Amino acid sequence: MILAAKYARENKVPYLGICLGMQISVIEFARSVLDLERANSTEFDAETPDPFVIFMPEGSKTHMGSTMRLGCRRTLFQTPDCITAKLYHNSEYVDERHRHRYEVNPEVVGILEEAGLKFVGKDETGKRMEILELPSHPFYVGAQFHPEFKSRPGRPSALFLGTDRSRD
Ligand SMILES: NC(=O)CC[C@H](N)C(=O)O
Repeated sequence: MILAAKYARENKVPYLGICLGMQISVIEFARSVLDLERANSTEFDAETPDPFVIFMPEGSKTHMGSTMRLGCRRTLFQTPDCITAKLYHNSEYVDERHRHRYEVNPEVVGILEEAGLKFVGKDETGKRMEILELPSHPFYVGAQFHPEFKSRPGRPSALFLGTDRSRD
């Protein structure tokens, strides 16, 4: 997955990373662009010196079932000037469903953004990263939520339509 994200990023191939796919794109960016070889998620390396993806602080490792962040949550677009806000009909927010325990470490958002990876969607607290984009790339998008949960055959998610159309 890391190599796929790297290939897509470097070769300007459309990329839509969902949930773990978004987390992977953050790890890949940290390793390749920030040169932090051991950057990782604590899900995969509890000892990583550079934890770019971490267990959500309010979660409990001993009660897995009830600690997952599940269901519909609001994502607020941080700017109207991004691919995903436009795909979601220039809305100021989008409500999508979630299913995860790990998240982008809020403490590393600053260095990622300085290096060009932008978090264009956040939750209502501003601490949880929901959507990322790479403005220097024609279509490189990560979503912490699962657009497939509300997507239907006759009414596909804006993110799937956008990924498809980005190849034209
Ligand atoms: N649904 C997923 O892709 C889960 C990703 C990751 N394992 C998490 O819990 O955050």
